[in-house]
This record gives sequence, structure tokens and C-alpha cells, in this order.
Amino acid sequence: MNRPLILTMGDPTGVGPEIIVKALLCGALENLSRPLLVAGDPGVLEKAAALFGAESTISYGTGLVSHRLTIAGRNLEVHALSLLPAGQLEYGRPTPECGRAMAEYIEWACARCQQGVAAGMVTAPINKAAIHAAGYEFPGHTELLAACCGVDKVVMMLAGERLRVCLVTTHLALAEVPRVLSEAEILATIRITDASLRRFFGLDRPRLAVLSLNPHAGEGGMFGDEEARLIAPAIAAARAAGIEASGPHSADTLFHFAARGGYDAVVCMYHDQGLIPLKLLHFDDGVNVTLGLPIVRTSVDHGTAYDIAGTGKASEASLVAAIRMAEKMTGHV
Ligand SMILES: NC(=O)c1ccc[n+]([C@@H]2O[C@H](COP(=O)([O-])OP(=O)(O)OC[C@H]3O[C@@H](n4cnc5c(N)ncnc54)[C@H](O)[C@@H]3O)[C@@H](O)[C@H]2O)c1
Ligand SMILES: N[C@H](C(=O)O)[C@H](O)COP(=O)(O)O
Repeated sequence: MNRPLILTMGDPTGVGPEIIVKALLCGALENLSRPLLVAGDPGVLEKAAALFGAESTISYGTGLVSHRLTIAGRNLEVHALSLLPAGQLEYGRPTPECGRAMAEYIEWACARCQQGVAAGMVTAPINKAAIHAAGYEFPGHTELLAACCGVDKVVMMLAGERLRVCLVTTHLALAEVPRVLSEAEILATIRITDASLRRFFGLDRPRLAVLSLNPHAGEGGMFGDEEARLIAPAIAAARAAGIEASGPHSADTLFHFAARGGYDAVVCMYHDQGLIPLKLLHFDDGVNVTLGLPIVRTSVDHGTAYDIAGTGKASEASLVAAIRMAEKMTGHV
């Protein structure tokens, strides 16, 4: 059986529904190697179709497909997990029901992947504050999925053709980063990155650059000791385990070389250290991948973009790239 990829619709008041429809309308969802099933809300998707002047009709399906939307002659299969009052929702103003719905799309998709019913999942953007307001104590998909899968350590990787960045720490205040960094966390990030690039991306011996935390890699201890105390020992342990890791590299210059093919991934100590260069190069087509889960999960690299939600202007390119990457990754499983 050709198991589907499940695409979670994301925030009903963000750009998620309209980039799904946009991808459908431009034909990017045709000729996929797997069926695509949207976990979401048919009424909200119909409302998104109207943004493009596209005529849509809904019919009812069976099994996983509860609704089939035909939008401008193209079919979108949906598993309805919410039936929100789409006409009353305002773009950029998620209600508590929206917060609950967007978390439920993720939980449902994850459970189907764990059961082996689906091959993998792709996620459209959620609003972190909205799921929080709905009672979910998670800063994002990554942590919610780790909890659903019962996994302690996962790695957030953002990837494009020219650059892949993997984060040791993710969503926390910058001031917390030095307190949270440890040799064990750095080593675990390196190990998961290495194993995942081998397994899912066909690399025999991934070349990993590990960044420093401080300017000039700490300048021999003048600007901080995390490099000598935590990062260098983690790199040494990784190398002893046969991983091609190098560093600690100064973050300011390393990306220049990584973006020119010198490394297969860059291990970064905190969110913006990795995501600023990644989004500079790959805002349009970057993909967020959670490594270390027992399931395949890819995502767009952007958020709910409330400033343009409901205008039809949001680009569908990152979503399409995320679907393509999930296709490839599930081909390797
Ligand atoms: N994968 C996710 O679920 C995810 C990722 C990042 C941020 N978020 C959440 O999204 C919300 C908004 O975050 P933010 O404002 O920092 O980032 P954002 O990515 O939503 O927006 C930043 C800027 O990029 C633009 N932009 C975003 N996506 C675009 C697209 N597809 N096409 C064209 N322009 C686009 C926006 O209009 C905005 O100007 C927050 O709640 C954040 O937590 C979710
Ligand atoms: N850090 C990601 C970004 O800025 O693109 C994003 O917030 C991902 O969060 P999730 O855990 O929801 O994938």
C-alpha cells in the first residue's frame, strides 16, 4: 500500500490554508510519489480557495479521507478534525478553538505515522502563543512531537540546497543559552545529526562543522570558556565515535565556507546563530526537519505571517519543498 503523507493545515487564521491551496492551484501537488492528505478543516480551506477566486465543491469520502475538495478542477483530500465557523474567523486572530484545532491536527498526524498508517507528516505553520493559550505547554511542533513520540532528545534542522543548520538549543531566551548548553547536549546533537544525514539524506560520512558560542571561538578564554569546557570535548567524543566533526569554528566566518559546499551541516549553539544565515539564503525554499523522531516530519521554514494572511501573497515554495523533502525521506525508510 502506498501510505500517504499527512499535511497538517496549521493555524486556521494564518497563511497555512492559503499556501496549501496555492500549491494545489499551481499543480505542485500533482505527480507526488505518495498520496497527500490534509489534516485540517474543509471550511477553512474553502475560504482560502475563495481568496484566489477559485470555485470549490466538497464531497464526502470514506476511511481517512472524510472530505474531498475540488478546487478549480483539482482535488484535495482532507481528514476533517475541526469544523470551525470559517466565515467568522479573522485572519491573524486565532480563537482558543483555533489553538486547540491546530494542536489536534499535529497530534492526529503524529499518531497515524506512529501506527504506520501514514508514511510521514509535513506541517504548515502554527502560532505558538495560540497553542499555549489552548493549554499546550510546548513552544512548538518540535517539542510537541517529541512528547507524542516519547523521545527525550530531538534536533531541529533547517535545510536548503546550500546550507543545513542543526540547533543544540531552540526556543528559549538568549540569556538562558549558556546555562542550558552542556557537553552531553552538544554531543547528542552531533550524533543525531550524523545518524540522520546518513539514514535519510544518503550521506556516507557527513562533514559536520560545530560552531563556537562566543566571538572568535572564545579567543583562548578571553571571551568565554564554553568552547574549551563544553564544545571541544563534545567534538573530541564525536570524533572518537567515528563522526567527522570539526570545530569549534568561529560562527562569523564558517557559514561562508559551509554555503560553498565545505560541510554537509553546521551544528549551531542557539536559534538565531543558525537561522539567520539559513533564512538569508533560503527564506523561500528552506525546510524545517525534526531529526531524532521515530517518524518523518518536515515543515515550512516560516511562521503564520499574519501581516499578509488572507491576501494570497504568501509564497507556497517552502511548503512544496517540505513536501518534496518528506517524499525523499520516506523513500529511504
Ligand atoms: N513552523 C512553524 O509553525 C513556525 C515557524 C516560525 C514561526 N512560527 C510562528 O509564527 C508566528 C509569526 O512568527 P514571525 O513573525 O516571527 O515569522 P513569520 O515567518 O510568520 O513572518 C516573518 C516575515 O516573513 C514574511 N513571510 C512569512 N512567510 C511567508 C511566505 N510564505 N511568503 C512570503 N512572506 C512570508 C511575513 O509576512 C513576515 O513579514 C509566531 O507565532 C511564531 O511562533 C511558526
Ligand atoms: N524555529 C523555527 C523557525 O523559526 O522557522 C520554528 O519556530 C520551528 O518551530 P516548530 O518547532 O514549530 O517546528
